[in-house]
Amino acid sequence: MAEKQTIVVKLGGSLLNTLPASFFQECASLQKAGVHVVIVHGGGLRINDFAKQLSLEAKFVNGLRVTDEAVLELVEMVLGGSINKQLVSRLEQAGCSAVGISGVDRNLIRVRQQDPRLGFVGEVEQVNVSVLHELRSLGWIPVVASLGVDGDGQHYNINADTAAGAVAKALKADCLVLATDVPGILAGDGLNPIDRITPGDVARLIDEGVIRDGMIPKVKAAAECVANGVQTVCIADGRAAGFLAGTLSQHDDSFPGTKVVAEGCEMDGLNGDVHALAHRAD
Ligand SMILES: Nc1ncnc2c1ncn2[C@@H]1O[C@H](COP(=O)(O)OP(=O)(O)O)[C@@H](O)[C@H]1O
Ligand SMILES: CC(=O)N[C@@H](CCC(=O)OP(=O)(O)O)C(=O)O
Repeated sequence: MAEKQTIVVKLGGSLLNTLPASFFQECASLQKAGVHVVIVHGGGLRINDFAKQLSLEAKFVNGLRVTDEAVLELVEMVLGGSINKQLVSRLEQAGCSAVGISGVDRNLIRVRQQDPRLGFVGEVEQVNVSVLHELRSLGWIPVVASLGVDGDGQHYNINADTAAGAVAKALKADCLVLATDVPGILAGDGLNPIDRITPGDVARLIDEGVIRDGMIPKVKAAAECVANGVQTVCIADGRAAGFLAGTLSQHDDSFPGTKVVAEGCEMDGLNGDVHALAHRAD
């Protein structure tokens, strides 16, 4: 059963300097256990840093970067370049076979323009999962930069949470982990992480202004995946040592973050297959 299991892990740009070495070792253990591991990454903070140096404006609408031609070139350089290759190197050092690609490579992520006012921001139309299956058959973990391409070969910037959600949904993944720099979705007090949340709660918390900014694309991707058969979706504290095993564990108290579950599952135990997956990774 574990051979068929699939986990998609999204790494936020907020984490790139703080990801613990244990994360890469956990990926190696999962890969060794026959789990299909796919990594999707962002890099918003680093794009902002370079934009500042180049005097390019960093402008966002509803959390999405307004992306003109110059900004797109920068986004492609940063996401597809140094960030992607650093992650590949760290995985290789931990004993994984990893290959860095972007959603442009082999037309992995086909998009259309989301809204002309946002410029080159892509809305995902299709994920070519055969590319990911081929890489898996070679024993390689794909590390995917959140870019996409349309039918005319035009490249687009995609929010990395949205890209990861689309990949998880298309792969019918068992688990999507959105790793970031906070201990999950924080309640109204801004201090305490919520253990479990349903898509209905998500809509309410966005309306109430509790979930804001970069957390919005995460919870939207999470809700979309939960509604489309991804069994476990977690917003996890990627700074915590061993967070991946904690995410996969059946015991909520060992998990640093928030699990997004279908309506009516707020109190249920976690899915047994996911527990088995965690067990195989030990
Ligand atoms: N309710 C909330 N709980 C936790 N974080 C939130 C919440 N609302 C907004 N945020 C913000 O979302 C950020 C995570 O999104 P983002 O900065 O895009 O991270 P990443 O680079 O990991 O994708 C947090 O650092 C926090 O500032
Ligand atoms: C369209 C859009 O906003 N794209 C994002 C892509 C990177 C990203 O999402 O990075 P994080 O995961 O670190 O937030 C951007 O340009 O910042």
